[in-house]
Amino acid sequence: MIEIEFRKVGKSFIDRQTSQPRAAVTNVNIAVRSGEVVSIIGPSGCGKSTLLNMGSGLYLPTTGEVYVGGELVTKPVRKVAFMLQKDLLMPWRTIRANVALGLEIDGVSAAERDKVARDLLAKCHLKGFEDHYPYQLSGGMRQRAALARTLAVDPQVLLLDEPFSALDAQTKMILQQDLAKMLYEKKKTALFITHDLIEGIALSDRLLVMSERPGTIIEEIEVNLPHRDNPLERRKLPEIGPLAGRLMELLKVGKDQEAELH
Ligand SMILES: Nc1ncnc2c1ncn2[C@@H]1O[C@H](COP(=O)(O)OP(=O)(O)OP(=O)(O)O)[C@@H](O)[C@H]1O
Repeated sequence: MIEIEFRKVGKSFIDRQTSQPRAAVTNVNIAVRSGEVVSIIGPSGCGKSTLLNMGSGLYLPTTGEVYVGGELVTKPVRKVAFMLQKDLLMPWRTIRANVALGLEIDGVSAAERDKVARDLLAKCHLKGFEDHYPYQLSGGMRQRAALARTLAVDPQVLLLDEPFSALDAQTKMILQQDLAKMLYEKKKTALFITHDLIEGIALSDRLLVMSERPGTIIEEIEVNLPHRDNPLERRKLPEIGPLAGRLMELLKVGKDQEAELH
């Protein structure tokens, strides 16, 4: 089953300088199967976040349609959860209360949401920190708590907008491992934005490469490697190098700098 679908999607915003509509993305076609993890990679400003915002129903397309779970998206979608680079934890709540927030809004009983929050925090390696406040945790621990909060409402679809980009390299690899395991075990569908080519390859079934603004998908690459549930192992495979090379070519990494040097 197709869980997330973009059909000929375009989105324009009013340009501040000209006061005219200007396309951010154009003619985007994406189909993500249930349980699949797909990464979107593209130059800065090509419209990656705009696509996720349309996937969640926060923005509506200017042209084309977006479907989640087979239903046309016309307003914010409940079965979708977002995770961003900023953890957006509420500083006045303990991390247990932060993780339980979505369930509280859904009217789940205090005992049940406490159980879910504690279980998820344990899975995210935060056992013993349940009653700490966000300011008492490191950046990596706060992102773990944000991951637990994202999973607490048991969304079918996760939209992940560079969730680990502010973390140091080693913390990032450990969080990628936790995320990959949970996505795989719970058969979640995810659309993941990253600037980190190896992260995209390590976590995904498929990669979508975008052009510069107005962004459109210029290439689709099946990763076709083992260990989607174990990115630490996948990172060691020899096939990673050529795949990263192909992405660098598509993104013209190094080309501008070369031109500047000559
Ligand atoms: N609400 C908005 N109003 C006006 N312009 C917007 C709005 N949201 C995004 N844009 C513009 O649309 C373009 C695409 O933005 P978007 O944030 O989706 O790109 P991105 O690929 O996620 O960028 P980055 O990789 O730098 O995070 C940018 O030029 C941005 O300025």
